[in-house]
Amino acid sequence: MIGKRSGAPAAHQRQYSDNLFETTSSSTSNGRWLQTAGLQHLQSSNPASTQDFGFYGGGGVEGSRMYKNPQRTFGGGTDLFLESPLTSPGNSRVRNINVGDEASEFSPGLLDLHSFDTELIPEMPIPAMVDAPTMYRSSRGQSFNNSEPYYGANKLSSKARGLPDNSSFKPFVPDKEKASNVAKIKVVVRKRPLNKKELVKNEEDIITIESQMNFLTVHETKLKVDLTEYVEKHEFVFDSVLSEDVSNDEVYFETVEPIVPIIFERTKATCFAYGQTGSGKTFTMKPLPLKASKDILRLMHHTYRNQGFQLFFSFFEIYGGKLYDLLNDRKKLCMREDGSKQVCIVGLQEYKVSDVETIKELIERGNATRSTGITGANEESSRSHAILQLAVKRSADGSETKPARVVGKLSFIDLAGSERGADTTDNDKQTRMEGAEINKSLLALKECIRALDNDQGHIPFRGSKLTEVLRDSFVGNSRTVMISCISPNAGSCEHTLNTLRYADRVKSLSKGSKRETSSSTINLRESTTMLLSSSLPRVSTYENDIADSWPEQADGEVYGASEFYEPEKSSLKKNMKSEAFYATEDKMRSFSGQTKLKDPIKIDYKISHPDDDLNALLKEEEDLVDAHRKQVEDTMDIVREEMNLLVEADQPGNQLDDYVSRLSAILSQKAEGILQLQNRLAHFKRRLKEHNVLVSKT
Ligand SMILES: Nc1ncnc2c1ncn2[C@@H]1O[C@H](COP(=O)(O)OP(=O)(O)OP(=O)(O)O)[C@@H](O)[C@H]1O
Repeated sequence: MIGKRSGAPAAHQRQYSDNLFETTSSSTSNGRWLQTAGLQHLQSSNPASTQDFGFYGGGGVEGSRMYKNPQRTFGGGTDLFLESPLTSPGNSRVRNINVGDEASEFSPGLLDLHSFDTELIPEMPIPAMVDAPTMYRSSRGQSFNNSEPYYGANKLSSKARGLPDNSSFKPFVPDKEKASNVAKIKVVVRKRPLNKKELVKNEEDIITIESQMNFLTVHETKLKVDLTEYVEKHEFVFDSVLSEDVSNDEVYFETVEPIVPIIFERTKATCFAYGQTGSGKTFTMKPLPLKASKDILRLMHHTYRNQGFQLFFSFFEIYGGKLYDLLNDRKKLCMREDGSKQVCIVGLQEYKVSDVETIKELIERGNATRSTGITGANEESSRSHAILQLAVKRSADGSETKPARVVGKLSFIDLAGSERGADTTDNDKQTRMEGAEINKSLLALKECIRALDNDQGHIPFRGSKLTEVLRDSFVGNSRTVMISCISPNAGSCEHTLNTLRYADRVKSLSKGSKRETSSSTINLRESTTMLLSSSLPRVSTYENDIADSWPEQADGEVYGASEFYEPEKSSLKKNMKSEAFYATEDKMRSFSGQTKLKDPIKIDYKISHPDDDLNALLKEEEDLVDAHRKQVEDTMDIVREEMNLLVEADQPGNQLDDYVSRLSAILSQKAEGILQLQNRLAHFKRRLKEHNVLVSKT
């Protein structure tokens, strides 16, 4: 079911890595390149300009420079660091856009197996910056309020300031102190409006949002045993909750804009969208890179002008665990790790860009080449993870004579849909395998984010290609923005809850959120139940607390991985052929042993605390959450390994379904252990509530 989005341009076959020393006329070669890339207008607008559209290694008027880098070698030898020519008089004004007066450049290059491309430039003094407020005052014709905080502005700020929604102008006040205030992980939820199909079907919107409070409620309709309907409310608090009437501009202001300035300060940042198919990930992600590029270029051309910053663009996808260059005819790419564990994507075309139009065209070209398929929920569903990277580079001293190194990088990831494979209308083998791969990488991503935010020594990057590729965006000085996209209709309730739980896990286990917790009760998510008929709140008992609060979370967390499978097919066959299966059987056995709970958790619902000390309670709760997390992480490790084996062992006659149902059975056992922990946790929640009531009374 894989196809290409319509309008994929003809591939250009030029291999820029070939013959790096050739000295052909760049005007000819680049003209040809521009034509094949569908960008001939750039060439024709000013013949002189094409001279400098040199690629790495191509000759130009000034000539591409070939740098010998004595400090850094790869593979034991001395590397030749090839650099595209920097701005030259010849290529100015190719395109007259509002980002600045700099020359327009468009130089495809090669991100080679060279750590300069992945390792951040060492810290260096940056000359005094141009005063941003002064600059913007004149260019926008608007007054600039110096005291107005740029960072942490809430989503209403742009309106409050009287800026139009689509305003691309926002004040930049790069400031190290403020930059460090940008949360390491920010979780934003965006709800899309009901679509036509859902409206025709008269589907109910089950999500209510209190934007000011960043508070969201899912109203889930359930049936009691006596078939009476009731509504269960699931409440969530996130860093930001965006309702269906929020524009893409506001999404940008809330998510990416705050992290743009800090990529000039040796930071790698990642923004990704997560959610069920059709929930609006692509819709949300698509405009962000262009908006970010505008802001980056504005900073380069004004705030940091004449400081030698350059912007590089690359766009690739991960499909079925393999990497493909979206700007080079889906050329298969190879990922390598160098001696210092820097991940390099060999062969990836990286384009030096300096104007918005060029970036726009590159984005369109990449999007047109992306793998898509059809799922039940979306006719043009992304079946790959698309990764668009904007790298800001600069030479150590800001001069043009030295090789540029990465100062910071902004990665945008449009993840494939997180829906279950079982939901796809074409549940054929390919779709299932795509789903397995997608699930595997999404789990791995979550694990990495959590490990990262908890400052765990070991970050499990090797869990998937996605996390391996993103490794350098996660280590060191990094920032991550997760946008969870949710569908509002009742039919998507289960997926919506899963997405919100994924987001909640990413956020709630972070130190940041613990620090931020101002009210211990508000961040404790609760499910409350309401009878539809009477609209009266159901009397909440302790038993209800246990039953209502957590089991669904277990589903989301524990069965998340197995959801993709079809557990109903349970007949086990013993004649599994592949070695992978034998190996797995052993592992399963040992794993099953583990889940028999060698140290079963004793549940003592009558635990008494001599003093109702809040700290003691919190500590206990924290320990339980840790234990819970450990259990889940163990499970995820197993699932990941099993999925690897599953993919490897995918040969005809391997009885995949049987294997899958065995895996599901193991996961169910694991879930039991987790349920016990959850019950204890529910108990502590109740105690905490009582404590809070007591405190509020006194
Ligand atoms: N906030 C929104 N406002 C208006 N329309 C939206 C919004 N979000 C999504 N849509 C529309 O819903 C449809 C599905 O959105 P989109 O393709 O972005 O989903 P997706 O999550 O990327 O799906 P997949 O994972 O299958 O690629 C599109 O037609 C899109 O235009």
